[in-house]
Formats: sequence, structure tokens, C-alpha cells
Amino acid sequence: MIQLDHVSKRYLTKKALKDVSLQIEPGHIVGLIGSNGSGKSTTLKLISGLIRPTKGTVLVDGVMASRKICTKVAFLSELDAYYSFFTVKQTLDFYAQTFGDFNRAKAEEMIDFMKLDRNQKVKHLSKGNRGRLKIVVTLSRDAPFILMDEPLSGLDPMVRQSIIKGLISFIDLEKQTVVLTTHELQEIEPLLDTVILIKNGEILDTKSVEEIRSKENLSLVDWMVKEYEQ
Ligand SMILES: Nc1ncnc2c1ncn2[C@@H]1O[C@H](COP(=O)(O)OP(=O)(O)OP(=O)(O)O)[C@@H](O)[C@H]1O
Repeated sequence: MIQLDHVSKRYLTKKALKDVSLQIEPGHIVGLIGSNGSGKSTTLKLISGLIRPTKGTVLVDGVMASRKICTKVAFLSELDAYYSFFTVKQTLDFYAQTFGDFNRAKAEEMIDFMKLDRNQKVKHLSKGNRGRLKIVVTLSRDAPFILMDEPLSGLDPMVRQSIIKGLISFIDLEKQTVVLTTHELQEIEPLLDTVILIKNGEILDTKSVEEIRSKENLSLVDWMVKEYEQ
């Protein structure tokens, strides 16, 4: 379980998160949604132990999140985090050496699924294929928690669809929990079971996507707009 208890995060003078408390139960695909600068990336970085809260506690399976939590948490950041001179295959080798939970068979299957050329250098990949490679190396880890910051950002509709299909096919919700941020609400909606709405560093609401659709009869985009306007 992921647990944030009265968490605040301040960057110099900017308060990015204000007294946030939330719980994410295992086996869910959760979307962290909100406008630009609302605190989504900050929340993921706190859970992955890359940054520390100014106040409050962040627990992952009962353990305080620090850099050591990377053994439990696979984090896809917004930035490209590879050596550009590696080939696709060398990138997989690197991940296999770095993470004990790296599932090479799954990685090879995903490389074929994403139609990536193993011998191509990362620096020669298109942006879309770099996005696909990021998904491959993140989802190939049999980590209990998968965090993805904007996995669809800047990618064309075909790449976005292939990534969404990859997410559906290669996540094992019996053993894994996924938290992702996105502005592509329409495309990601079918994938999510819960959304956490964040505005100006505060949690506005946490809701099941099914409830938004069936009880409120709203799409995720319309629900977010409605909640933001209140
Ligand atoms: N390293 C930093 N130093 C100073 N301010 C920062 C830093 N990182 C983020 N912020 C600020 O904290 C606030 C929250 O940023 P964050 O990146 O978490 O938002 P976000 O919801 O992920 O935004 P976006 O949708 O644009 O990616 C913003 O006002 C941002 O400018």
C-alpha cells in the first residue's frame, strides 16, 4: 500500500503540496490528474523516494520512501534517463544488471510487441520509439509498484495506443499497483479504475472511474472540469 500522511512539499518559496493525505490500495490502476503545476510529478517523486517531504510521511508497504525504495518502485520519469550511446539491447542489459526484478523474457516480448529494433542506438530512435523503450524498461520490472509520469506525453496517437495496449497486456494487477499522471484523460480513461484529482497542491477528490461514469454520467474530462470549477 502507498500512504501519504499530512505531506507537504516546499521548493524554496513554492509550496508544491499542502498537507496531502492519501492511500493507494494494491491492485489498482490509479490516475493522478490535475492542471499544470498542481503537484502530480511532485507526488510521484515523493513516492519513489527521489525527493523528501518537507512535512509528513510517505510510506510504501510500510517503509519510509527513500532512494532505497527503488527496489520496490519502478519509476518512469518525464525525462529520458538512458545512455544515448547504448543500443536498445544494451539498454535492456543495463536495466537487467541494475534491477534484480528485471524480467528479461517480458522485456524481449515487449520489444517485439513495440516493434523496436534491438540494434538501434537510443540516440537514433524517434521520440515515439524512445517513449516505447521507456515503457518497456519500466514494465519489464516485476516491481510491486509502477509509477509513470506522463507516459503518453508528446507521442502520436498510434504510439499512444500501442503504449496503452502494452499497459493492459503487461501489467499484472494481482501483484502490481500502478499510479500514473496524464493530461490525456480521454485515452487513458478506459485503463484507470481510480482517479485522484489534485489542484494547487491539494487533493480535491478521489473517486472510482466507474462511479464517475455510471452515477455521475460524466466523462473524466467533464468530471475534472466540474470539480475544478466548484
Ligand atoms: N525543483 C523545483 N524547484 C522549484 N519549484 C518546483 C520544482 N519542481 C516543481 N516545482 C513547482 O512545484 C509546483 C508543482 O510542480 P509539479 O511538477 O509537481 O506539477 P505537475 O502537476 O506535475 O505539473 P505538469 O502537469 O505541468 O507536469 C509547480 O508550481 C512547479 O513550478
